[in-house]
Amino acid sequence: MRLSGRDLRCVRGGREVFAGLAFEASGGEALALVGHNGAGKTSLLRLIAGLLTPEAGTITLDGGEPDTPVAEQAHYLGHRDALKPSLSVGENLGFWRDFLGGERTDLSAGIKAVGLGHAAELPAAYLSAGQRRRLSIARLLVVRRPIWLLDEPTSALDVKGQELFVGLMQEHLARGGIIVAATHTPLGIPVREQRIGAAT
Ligand SMILES: Nc1ncnc2c1ncn2[C@@H]1O[C@H](COP(=O)(O)OP(=O)(O)OP(=O)(O)O)[C@@H](O)[C@H]1O
Repeated sequence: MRLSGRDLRCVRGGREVFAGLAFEASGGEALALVGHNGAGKTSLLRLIAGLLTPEAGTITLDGGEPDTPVAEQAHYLGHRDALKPSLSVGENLGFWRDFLGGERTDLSAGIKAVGLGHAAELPAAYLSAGQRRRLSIARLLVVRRPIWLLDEPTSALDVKGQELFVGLMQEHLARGGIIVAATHTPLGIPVREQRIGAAT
C-alpha cells in the first residue's frame, strides 16, 4: 500500500499555504511532518482527510480500496477531541463506531486498550484533557482504517499514555498501516521526516 500526494497546492483565507508539495508513505511507515508554526502541517493532514480541498494536485492510495475515497480510508485525530459531553465514554465510542460505519463489535476492548476501563460509564464532560485524548485514540481502534492522520497526537498524554500510544502505533504499522503525523515533539517510533515550508 502506498499513500502519495503530487503537486499539491493549498490556499486558506485567500493566502497560499504551500504549492508543488509532494509526499509519499508506504504501508508500515510513519511520516512525520515537520516545519515551523503556520507552515501547513495541519492543512496537509486535513487535505488527506478530505476536510479541505486542494487547489491543485492529487492524493492517491495505491493498494487500498479502489472504489472508496482516500479520506474514508483514513482516521483524522485532530487538535480538538470531538466528544459529546453528555454521553459516557462507552456511548461516545459507540457513536463514533456507528458514524464511521464500523461493525457493531464490543467496545470494551478499545476502551481498555487506552486505559479507560475504569471510566467507561463516566460522562465525557468529566474527563481530563489526557483522558479525552485517550478516548479519541480509542476511535482508531474500534474502526480499522489503514491510514492514521495524527495532529500533535501526544499532547495532553502523560508518560504512561504516551507509552501506550507508542504500542498502538507500532501495532498499526506492523499490520501494514500508514501514519502521517504533524508533530513538534518526537513520536516515539521510527519516522521518516517530511519538511513542510522553509527551514527556519
Ligand atoms: N480557517 C482558516 N482560515 C484562514 N487561514 C487559515 C485557517 N486555518 C489555518 N489558516 C492558515 O493556514 C496556514 C497554515 O496553518 P496550519 O495550521 O496548517 O499550520 P501548521 O504547520 O499546522 O502550524 P502549527 O505548527 O502552528 O500547528 C497558517 O498561516 C494559518 O494561519
